[in-house]
Amino acid sequence: MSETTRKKRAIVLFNLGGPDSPAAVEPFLFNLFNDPAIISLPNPFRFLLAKLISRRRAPIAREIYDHIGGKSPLLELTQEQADALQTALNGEDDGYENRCFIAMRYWKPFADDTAAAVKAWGADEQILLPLYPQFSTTTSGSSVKDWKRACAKVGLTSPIKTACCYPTNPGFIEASAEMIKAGYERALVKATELGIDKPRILFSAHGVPKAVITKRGDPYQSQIEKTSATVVEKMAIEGLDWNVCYQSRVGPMEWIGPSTEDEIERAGKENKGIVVVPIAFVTEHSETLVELDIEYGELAHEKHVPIYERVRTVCSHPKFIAGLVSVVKQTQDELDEKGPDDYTVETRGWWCPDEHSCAVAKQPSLKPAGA
Ligand SMILES: C=CC1=C(C)c2cc3[nH]c(cc4nc(cc5[nH]c(cc1n2)c(C)c5CCC(=O)O)C(CCC(=O)O)=C4C)c(C)c3C=C
Ligand SMILES: [Fe+2]
Ligand SMILES: [Fe+2]
Repeated sequence: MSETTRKKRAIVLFNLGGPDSPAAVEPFLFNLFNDPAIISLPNPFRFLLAKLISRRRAPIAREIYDHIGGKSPLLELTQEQADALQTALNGEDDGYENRCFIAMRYWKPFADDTAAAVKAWGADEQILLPLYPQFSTTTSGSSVKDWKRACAKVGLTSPIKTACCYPTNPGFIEASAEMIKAGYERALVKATELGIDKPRILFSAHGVPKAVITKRGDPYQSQIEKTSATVVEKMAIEGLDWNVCYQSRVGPMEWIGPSTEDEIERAGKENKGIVVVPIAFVTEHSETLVELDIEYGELAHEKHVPIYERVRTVCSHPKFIAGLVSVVKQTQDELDEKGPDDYTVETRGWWCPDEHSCAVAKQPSLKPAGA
């Protein structure tokens, strides 16, 4: 098909964003804590609390980012994913000219600027693709809501269809299983040398406050469990020892568990090697490169964990990119069959908005936390 007859399809990739300099740390944190999806207080209370928490946390966060050159690598790595996805989609010859755009939630490029760029390009359709395989109101839900606000602000009116979540997408699962298997085998060699038990796989996901699951009804935790169980099934290793745990707790509220710290301590007591897998992230950033590699690595050493192996995130693994292509196609089919998104957070609530994956989301918890 010629360039002129192909429809222009914008694929908008969402991620959280990260500071691009030490000076950006405090305003980035303010944007995060001022989001009603993170702190659900009315204003002016949320604004004031966000000012207070971001000022207090900024020195700690700056120290975290100091370990990785004072900034987050999230945007560069997301750009690589966007480029790989755009190339793969434009190789499909399905009547679309695709362009991938990035909108970060709490730092640049913000939704307002990206929505203006999508409008200037003249997109006929928009597919929203959160770079979070599992749906949480605190991540994908917040980004989608903010995107629709930005579209209204800049007058971007082309039809939108949202890919809410893809916790068991075959490409994502295959890329993860391949990388985890390689990490597990490295740890197994060390375990054999040390004459100890086989290692345990710890699927470590970013935590959320318990109320986000129990009161708001986020499918996030059950989708994390579903992803982990599907990866384990794909790895097909008999008698594999694995568990799901949650990292990155901040603030005084009760968060979902077990915590990754507690699981590291338990492994130390049992003289078990561990293979740590960041299963809710598809890109490297401070929570993998600093929290997992440095902070939890040191904790593992302190707690006498005999082996600590960290598996990298899928980033631009060709199988993951192929998985994202299939998510775009599935979302396009839904757009063609059912029409564009016809809901807002106000009309549909916070719940994961599409029926397809909610069938997964509504399954009961497969492995109770801490079991
Ligand atoms: C699945 C992904 C994520 C969920 C769920 C999530 C929830 C969540 N996060 C905070 C607080 C912070 N998150 C921070 C950084 C950060 N978080 C994620 C992902 C999820 N967050 C990413 C990708 C990043 C960016 C890391 C980077 O390198 O830029 C931070 C800042 C860092 C720090 O100070 O520790 C905070 C704070 C809450 C409160 C929350 C759920 C309510
Ligand atoms: Fe976070
Ligand atoms: Fe869903």
